[in-house]
Amino acid sequence: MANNDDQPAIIEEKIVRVNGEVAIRQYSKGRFLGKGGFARCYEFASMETRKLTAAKIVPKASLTKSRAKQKLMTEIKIHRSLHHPNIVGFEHFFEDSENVYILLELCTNQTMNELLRRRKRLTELEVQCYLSQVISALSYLHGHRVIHRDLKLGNFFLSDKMEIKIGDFGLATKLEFDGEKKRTICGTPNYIAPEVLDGKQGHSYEVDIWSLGVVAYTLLVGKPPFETSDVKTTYRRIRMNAYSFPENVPLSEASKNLVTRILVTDPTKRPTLTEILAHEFFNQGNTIPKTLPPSTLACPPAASYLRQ
Ligand SMILES: CC[C@@H]1C(=O)N(C)c2cncnc2N1C1CCCC1
Repeated sequence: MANNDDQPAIIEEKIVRVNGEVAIRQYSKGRFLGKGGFARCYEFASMETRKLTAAKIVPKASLTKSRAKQKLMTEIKIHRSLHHPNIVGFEHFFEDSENVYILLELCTNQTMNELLRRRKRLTELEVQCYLSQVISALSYLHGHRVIHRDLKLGNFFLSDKMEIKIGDFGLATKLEFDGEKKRTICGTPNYIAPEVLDGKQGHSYEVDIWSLGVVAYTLLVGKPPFETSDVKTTYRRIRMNAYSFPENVPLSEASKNLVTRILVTDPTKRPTLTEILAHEFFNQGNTIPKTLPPSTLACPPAASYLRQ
């Protein structure tokens, strides 16, 4: 249902020019895309440019506590500063009396969550291809002192060309100086690193490397390494580093070795992104031509996935 709530189908943005002139920019609200936190998300079309975006509509009523407002402003400040082919494009944001509107790059093939649900698990060549796009985006983020802190399949959006676009910077943080350690993390990140759970020595970029290891395991095996039916048990398994590769899944030694090298409790012992890309897993037999940057390569379409 395109418009299943009481909001109008045309959204107006009031623009006050520097010379005091008032202009109105109109958007037509289309297909309901789903809920994301407090936001209801819709496909938007600019009436002026016809450009399609994915709009996060955040009711101001949900921002009464200053923390929620501050978190949203931080998310916008960080996301709008980022420009990379494997990071969701930040188009525009504005507010009216009721809501804050965040217009983002539309990704018509949902997220890696849905893809994995259909496929059960991916081939090692696909994992190489998708992971190299994530690593390309991560090295851009870390190069700009941004830690995402909530990397998970549900935040890996897929464009119409099946390129990965990392989204949802709701838990991201920007370090002000090299060596800075972050202490608190709010929200419920899915693939939380042990040092965040432990909370003693603070955390940094290595938490994203840990999540990358969890993502790699999940794509190769079909389910997350520490998943249990109860959060407390999952957290205990993370702290104990208690995971294994199921016998019934045929995995190359290289892929198991890569995951094992990344999922280490001590953050200082985890490989850097450069070391990960140099790992045998990315350079074994059926390799993607090194000449092309990963982001220009759409991953080999898996016939079964394309068969809806
Ligand atoms: C707009 C929110 C979110 C998103 O961040 N992007 C980039 C996105 C881009 N394209 C489609 N959907 C997107 N979503 C979905 C909407 C419902 C839950 C997550």
